[in-house]
Amino acid sequence: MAKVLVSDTIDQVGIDILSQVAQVDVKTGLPDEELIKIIPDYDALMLRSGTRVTQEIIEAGTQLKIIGRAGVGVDNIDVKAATRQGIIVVNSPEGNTIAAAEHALAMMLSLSRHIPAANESVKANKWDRKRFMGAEVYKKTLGVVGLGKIGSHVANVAKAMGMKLLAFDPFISQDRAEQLGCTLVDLDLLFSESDYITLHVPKTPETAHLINAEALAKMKPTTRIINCARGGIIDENALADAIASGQIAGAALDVFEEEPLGESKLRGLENVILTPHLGASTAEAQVNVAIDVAEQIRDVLLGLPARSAVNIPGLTPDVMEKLRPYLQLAETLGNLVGQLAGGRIERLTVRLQGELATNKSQPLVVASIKGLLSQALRERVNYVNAAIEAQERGIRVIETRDAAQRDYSGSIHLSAQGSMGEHSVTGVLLGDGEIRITDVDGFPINVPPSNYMLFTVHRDMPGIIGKIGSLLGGFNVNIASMQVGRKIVRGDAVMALSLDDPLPEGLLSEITKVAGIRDAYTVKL
Ligand SMILES: NC(=O)C1=CN([C@@H]2O[C@H](COP(=O)(O)OP(=O)(O)OC[C@H]3O[C@@H](n4cnc5c(N)ncnc54)[C@H](O)[C@@H]3O)[C@@H](O)[C@H]2O)C=CC1
Ligand SMILES: O=C(O)CCC(=O)C(=O)O
Repeated sequence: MAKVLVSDTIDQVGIDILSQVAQVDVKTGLPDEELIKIIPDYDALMLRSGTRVTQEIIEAGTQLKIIGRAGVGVDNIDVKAATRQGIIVVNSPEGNTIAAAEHALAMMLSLSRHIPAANESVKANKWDRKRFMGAEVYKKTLGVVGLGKIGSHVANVAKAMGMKLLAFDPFISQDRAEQLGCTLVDLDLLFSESDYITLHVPKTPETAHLINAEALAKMKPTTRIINCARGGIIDENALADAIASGQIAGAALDVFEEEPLGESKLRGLENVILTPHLGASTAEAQVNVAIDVAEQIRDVLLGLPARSAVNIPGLTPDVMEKLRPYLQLAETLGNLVGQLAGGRIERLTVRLQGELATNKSQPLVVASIKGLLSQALRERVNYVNAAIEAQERGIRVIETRDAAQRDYSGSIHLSAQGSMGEHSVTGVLLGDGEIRITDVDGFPINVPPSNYMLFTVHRDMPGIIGKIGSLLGGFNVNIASMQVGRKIVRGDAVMALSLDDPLPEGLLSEITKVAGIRDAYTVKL
């Protein structure tokens, strides 16, 4: 039975789903050394933001097939290391959207009305009404940085509260912004005009310290900043200085450069509200993300695709469903052309033809690479790491599309250039889903792939086929089917034989000695 390690607290509903297919061990708060020690036993790891999945942990996880992040941000997982090792990383892109947006809105209102400080004061037996004079958000300007899922919900609610909305998001269309009632502006204008600034971007090299001393200097003394996205988008020291000096009015932070928050000047400031990364901490969100991610882990352990894999772009279950038979075709052709080319491959050209000549067929390119590398890497290569493995081996992959090519409804043509020359193959699917190889090195044939195959390039002349047949018979190799393809009579021809048995040692060199045989290749599919 598969084994799943749950290393942060997740809702029981997720554990119940995983338990349908696996032994589930919940071990939270493990130090790295302990995790590294036990991870080799597990097929899957499920976590929230508490566990940092480092390269070392991933490399120790030799059985790991999937890492599931019960939340949005995967920045606590070394996705690159996981990808290299062929481990699928999944998340829950929408399960906690509302929770995080409502936390940001709660932070905005708490800042405006000094709710945390007023609460503390009453609990300390004080009744100080003057100290907590607030500000209304109605008719104030909210600057939303990042108009994705969470930013959009914040914008919607803020609009209903009568706020004027500015937004900065270089990847969002004018139409979408207008739909949300936001005016798209540049960052400088957003900084200088906003009474409230709320951050909803991922942490990337572009967003790191997006709010720094220079940005803070552009803001109004009444500006309040809310960060429920990621620590490190704000320079915390610069922020503390700007609030202490009255350059801006305050800030509410849920996320920090270092979590848990260590020594920080922010703790001593009255106009600062701090929460311990609670954006996703609602009962509803935790049920959502636990179900979403546990289902994906269960599916992957059952050999099904994951719906929100962050490191297999384009291979969603519906695409997978449509492409499934073609994925097998692409893999088989990749495997075949790799063996025909032999040696070190330098370039793989994948031409998607007919109905397959669309962007949606991109996973077929990955499947071709997977097939090409399968002889060298066996089960180590998969849809996650195929492209990286090819890149690291110096294999240049060229994709082309030819919608005009209309033999069958769709076909895949691969050509591999290697240290021993160039070879090409084309294949199609018949109506019943059967694979047919329809071309080898430009010679038309029509053979199904089989476990053991022999291909020859020879002169089209009487007697050759009989000689090969006798040689195979002499070694007790049974021929299941045989096909010859030629372009012109008595020119060159390709012979494709499906064999019931593998070719015994030494037979291939005997075959190449037959008069008229130019080349012979044995292939195992
Ligand atoms: N505090 C918490 O517990 C939670 C935090 N989060 C964090 O909230 C953030 C937003 O999450 P979602 O809205 O779900 O993500 P999303 O992917 O739907 O939206 C992110 C938006 O940021 C925009 N963006 C990317 N780079 C940008 C840049 N350089 N400048 C401006 N905009 C940029 C994107 O175009 C996108 O529209 C993420 O960092 C996520 O990890 C999410 C859930 C809970
Ligand atoms: O799991 C959590 O509580 C953190 C959620 C979060 O930050 C995210 O989903 O990006």
